[in-house]
Amino acid sequence: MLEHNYLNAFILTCTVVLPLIYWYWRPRKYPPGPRGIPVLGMLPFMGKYTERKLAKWSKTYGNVMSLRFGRTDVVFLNDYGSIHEALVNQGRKFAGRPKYTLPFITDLAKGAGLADMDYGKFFMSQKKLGYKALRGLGVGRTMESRVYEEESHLIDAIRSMEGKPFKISKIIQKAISNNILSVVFGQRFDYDDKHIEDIMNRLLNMLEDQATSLSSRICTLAPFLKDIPPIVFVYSRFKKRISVSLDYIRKKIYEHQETFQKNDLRDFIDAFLKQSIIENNQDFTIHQLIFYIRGLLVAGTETASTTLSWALLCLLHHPEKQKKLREEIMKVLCCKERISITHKFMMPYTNAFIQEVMRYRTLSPIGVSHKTTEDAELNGYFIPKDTVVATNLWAVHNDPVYWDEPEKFKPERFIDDNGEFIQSSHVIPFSLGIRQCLGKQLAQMEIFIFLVSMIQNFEFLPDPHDKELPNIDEGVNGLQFLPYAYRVIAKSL
Ligand code: HEM
Repeated sequence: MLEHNYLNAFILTCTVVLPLIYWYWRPRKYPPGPRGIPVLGMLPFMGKYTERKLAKWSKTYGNVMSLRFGRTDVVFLNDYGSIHEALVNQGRKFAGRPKYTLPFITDLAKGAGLADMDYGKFFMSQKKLGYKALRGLGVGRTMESRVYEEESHLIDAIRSMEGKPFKISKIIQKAISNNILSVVFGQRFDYDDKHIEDIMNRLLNMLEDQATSLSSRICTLAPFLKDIPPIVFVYSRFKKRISVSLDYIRKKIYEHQETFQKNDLRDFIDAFLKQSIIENNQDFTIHQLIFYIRGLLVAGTETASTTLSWALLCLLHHPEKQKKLREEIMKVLCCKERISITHKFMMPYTNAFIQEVMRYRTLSPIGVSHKTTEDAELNGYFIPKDTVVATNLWAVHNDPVYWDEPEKFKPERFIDDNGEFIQSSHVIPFSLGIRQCLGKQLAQMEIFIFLVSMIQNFEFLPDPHDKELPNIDEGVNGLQFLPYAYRVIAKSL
């Protein structure tokens, strides 16, 4: 009888007590947080707007908190202070990338590319290469010249729609993608080129298709779900779609190899090929180049074009701000002068408007996950090596400590008493530190040039056939926060 009791106690300990201890155990001084339910952890409780839930929970657990998903603990940073301390002051310790940053892509890329690559010497040299190519250093043309050329095509395409309601986000997307296509392949494409449209759609599908985007986001937190229905079906559909685009990139690389001249670099591909000769490093593979390009095309297209779509939706919701923006632009450009980046310093309201759009509609609400490269201490908590760390950029942009009525769209908050623009260090849509956005300068330039030129040339009105504008507080929230589709009428000025 006694033996029987011991056996029962042993079985109970093995099947219930030990798993529960394992489930609830954390290292000493580990950031606090709710544990959720066994196996899934907090996954079922995240909701559509994860960032808003996190900001709410941080009031109970603190700005540095942890949540468990499956077998993975994720540390979330929910305020500017902790994000700055981690990504800037202790930059190297927080500069890693977890294996499953964007799980569907990670499986195919196997650590290649840039955004997915873990921190190290090769990552640093690849990022430097990207910065140089984007600035136009040694690759034929400067970035500015490519953006100016595209601006006139964008205006012509919008003018051709005159009078008819249309989805402006599609045209903006083509203009923005041409900037990065031009850097990478050395050429722009006509807006009605169906082949490149298909190639880009297949790449962007991950962000735009709600099922793919949501499934991938879930797998970032719980990678094991990738092999389980229904996510496994979404994943195989994704793989099929993207392979066509990856083959196209491969073909472009082969064409470049055939015509490559090391003293006449035309674009990013040439810059990569030359660097591979200089460094003579076996990490410079075609596979690395394909996934680097894939990342540039995706990150370089959807981000800036979505920001411009939010900007126009804000203007439709606030016609008085559209008027004010145009008044400033017309004053500086005297109606006919062509916009250039040097005008930026003469347009305080335009700068304030753009900064407020980026704060108000945070494009990447919980950023891209990082990983600690060694044991770290943050705000008195211990964070072991290889911990996944996510930054709640939305919480920074909505923190009442910095913002009066953060839920309201008020560009005026960035204008001082002398009418000058206030550049805020607390608006951080591009993140901070070693892993901050590679395309920050390019994005800021194209958003400024395209927005000013559109407002100079057109008055934007809502489509009169639509009952109402999409609710600006809501949107598609996956890997990025996108506005719901809307149409405009562009009246030539
Ligand atoms: C409004 C426009 C944009 C926003 C808000 C934005 C935002 C971000 C954010 C939040 C990250 C993650 C940073 C981190 O890990 O902490 C990132 C990374 C990155 N972005 Fe952007 N981005 C924009 C435009 C662009 C453009 C135009 C490019 C094209 C070149 C680009 C290329 C990249 C790349 C390659 C990375 C990975 C950097 C790394 O892992 O070190 N982005 N971006």
